[in-house]
Amino acid sequence: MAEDQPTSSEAAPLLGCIADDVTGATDLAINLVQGGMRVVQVLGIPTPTTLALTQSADAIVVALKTRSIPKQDAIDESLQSLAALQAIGVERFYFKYCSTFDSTPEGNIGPVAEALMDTLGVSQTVFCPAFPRAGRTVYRGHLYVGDKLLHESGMQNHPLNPMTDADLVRVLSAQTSRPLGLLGYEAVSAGSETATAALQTLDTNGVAHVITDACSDEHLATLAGSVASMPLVTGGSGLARFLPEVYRSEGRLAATPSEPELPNVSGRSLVIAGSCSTATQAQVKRASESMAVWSVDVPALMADAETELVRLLEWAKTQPETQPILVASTTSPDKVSQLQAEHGGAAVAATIEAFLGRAVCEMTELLGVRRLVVAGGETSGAVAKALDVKALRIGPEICPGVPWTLTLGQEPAMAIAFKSGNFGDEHFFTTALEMLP
Ligand SMILES: Nc1ncnc2c1ncn2[C@@H]1O[C@H](COP(=O)(O)OP(=O)(O)O)[C@@H](O)[C@H]1O
Ligand SMILES: O=C(O)[C@@H](O)C(=O)COP(=O)(O)O
Repeated sequence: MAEDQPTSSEAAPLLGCIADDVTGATDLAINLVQGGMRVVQVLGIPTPTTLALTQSADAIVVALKTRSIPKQDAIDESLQSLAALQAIGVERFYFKYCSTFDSTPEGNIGPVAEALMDTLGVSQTVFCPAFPRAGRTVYRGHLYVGDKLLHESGMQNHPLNPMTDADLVRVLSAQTSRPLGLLGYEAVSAGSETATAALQTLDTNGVAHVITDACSDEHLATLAGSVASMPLVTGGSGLARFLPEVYRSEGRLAATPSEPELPNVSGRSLVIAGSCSTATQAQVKRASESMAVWSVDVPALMADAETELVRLLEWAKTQPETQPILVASTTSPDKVSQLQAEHGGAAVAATIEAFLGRAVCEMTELLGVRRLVVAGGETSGAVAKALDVKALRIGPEICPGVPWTLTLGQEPAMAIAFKSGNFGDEHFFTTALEMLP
């Protein structure tokens, strides 16, 4: 056994989670922490080195970057993560995707869920993206963001996975091969016993994939009671908030641990925004009033990334040490469309992600950046990879679904807030930085 491998005398974590992006993983992790679990997030397919950082955790959250990659790669990475978690004795699993069901007709939500089901030998799982605290609700199988249906919420303009249909039964049907059904509002409102019976009837009728209505935390608590014993649950982070309570009532989870601590690190503050989502656009605009801002010139970057990096670093060196720096590629949907038409969507995304990842590494070295906020899921994945982040301890929540975290297993440690593009109010960046001691 490798020296840093967990010892077999430790109890296996109760829950193993596989998240399709980094911000989704931290969102899931903070919800489990709020439910009363000890949680460690690991970045990438678990290895003996990263698993060694998860000792005493009740839940391990694996952050992948599989949301927008080819379907087979997403399946392979998810199955490898599942195998690594099974190898340390985990028996219950949670597949986390976006509360706005970010996917395309090819996947990757449906295909990954089916592959996990096959490996675990389960006939049925639920799909529950609802996260009412962040405004995501599901009614009669239709996903709402606040008062808007998904396809009118701004998500129809997403650079990588535009969501143009709010009917989740239709969206998931296109991605899956097995019978699909809905656990409707009436059954969920009636309580766990009725919801459990309805799931059993659907299972008897051969329904493998069940979209669940949920409009409130009360509905999620009901659902948690019905699905906690399933070997595989899939969803956003909202449902996960209520699983620990069920585990506790089953006697599987000990008393609530102490409150999560804020990371205490000193150094420069940097905000990276690679999301073009509605919330991030407002946050960048607002932060421009109090931060030193570098707007990435994407056409110039596409032509010559090296020169743009040098220009950025030269500028950054001249900024006052006390002021946070904001580097943003955030732009409007029409500009995104123009750039994508000229260069291709994948090439633009890859170039910007690589640039922002390198920029963070260089600025960490050059300026001593130790406090970092990153807006955007794919962007966070790129930045985490560039910084070689291995694992994160979860700190307190900044806004629903976004905690401060502290890097584990690397020196110097960094405080990082990985923020979903669409989460947080317009003051998010300053609120986050002002929370730190
Ligand atoms: N100006 C831009 N033009 C085109 N694509 C962009 C621009 N800025 C960022 N992107 C790309 O858009 C994607 C945004 O995705 P992501 O970071 O996951 O944000 P979100 O959390 O809003 O989904 C990334 O791949 C990013 O590189
Ligand atoms: O469930 C959610 O909305 C988030 O946890 C999430 O997945 C974030 O994805 P991005 O919007 O791509 O950051």
